[in-house]
Amino acid sequence: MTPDAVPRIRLNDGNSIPQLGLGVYKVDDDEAERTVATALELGYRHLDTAEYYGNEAGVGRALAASGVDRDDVYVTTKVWNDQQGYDSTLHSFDRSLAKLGLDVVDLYLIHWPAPRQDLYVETYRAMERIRQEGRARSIGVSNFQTHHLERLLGETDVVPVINQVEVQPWLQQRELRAFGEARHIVTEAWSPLARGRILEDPVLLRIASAHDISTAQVVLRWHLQQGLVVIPKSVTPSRIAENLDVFGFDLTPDETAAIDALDSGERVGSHPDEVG
Ligand SMILES: NC(=O)C1=CN([C@@H]2O[C@H](COP(=O)(O)OP(=O)(O)OC[C@H]3O[C@@H](n4cnc5c(N)ncnc54)[C@H](OP(=O)(O)O)[C@@H]3O)[C@@H](O)[C@H]2O)C=CC1
Ligand SMILES: O=C(O)C(=O)[C@@H](O)[C@H](O)C(=O)CO
Repeated sequence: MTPDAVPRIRLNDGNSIPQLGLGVYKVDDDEAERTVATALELGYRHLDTAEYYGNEAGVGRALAASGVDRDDVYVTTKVWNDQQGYDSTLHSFDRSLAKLGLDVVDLYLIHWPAPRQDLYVETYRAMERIRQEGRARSIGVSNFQTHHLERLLGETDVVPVINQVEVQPWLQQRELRAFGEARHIVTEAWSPLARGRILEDPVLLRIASAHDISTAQVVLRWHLQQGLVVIPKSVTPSRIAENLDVFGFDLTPDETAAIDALDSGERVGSHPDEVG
């Protein structure tokens, strides 16, 4: 798969993001180094990490050793909940850059709104400064619900480019996605494969069989056809390859409708009101 097979999605600040990337949550530093090396070799050009994942150094080492031009790889990291606040976000960002071995990240996100701390507005103010300084090309948020976004938009200057939230066929987040779309905020789907738990679903098995592909590929194609950005995680080389090989077929309208009908509201991750 050549890297240019992955479409880029235009962001509200004029930058763009490859629509599919590699997630590395729950991957330790050394395994992240091996996994990212494999992914870059296979043609991935978008990596999603976070200070919380404890693997920014491994991601950075793989990137540096890959021979791929830094500017050809889209790198996202995130500020963790216990680092929210203006000054601590600036320090946390410095640490992330140092661990990644980079001068600039493509996207810096608030990991969770952590509403009980009530610090996400000042955290975002620090991120506006980081962007102004040219050390993050774009800034955005993760796990924000509409009321968090409304407050942020009312009290800060830079519209987030992305809201990275759980989206998978059981939790389709239609209202939140429409809210973002109306404000030019792209939705990025975390746990797009529902952490692997959805892959034996009979509807997906039937569609996979019709196309002679895997259920993971069906689910990823479903995300992509709706304009979502996706960051599936795998440490298994054959799956890393398979997850990228989702640009040579289309789901039919009936197949898409059958997956749309799986929306039950069931989360595989935490609810934003309960974290932080
Ligand atoms: N902002 C946030 O709060 C959050 C962000 N994220 C981001 O989203 C990324 C993806 O989400 P994540 O929770 O990791 O879950 P995913 O939905 O990406 O699922 C990952 C699981 O699916 C398995 N898997 C991957 N590909 C295949 C395949 N082709 N066939 C069968 N099984 C497969 C993996 O196994 P194996 O690795 O063993 O191959 C792993 O167990 C994270 O890694 C992280 O970067 C995730 C959660 C929260
Ligand atoms: O969703 C959960 O319950 C998790 O453990 C993860 O989402 C984790 O908190 C995280 O933020 C990973 O990015």
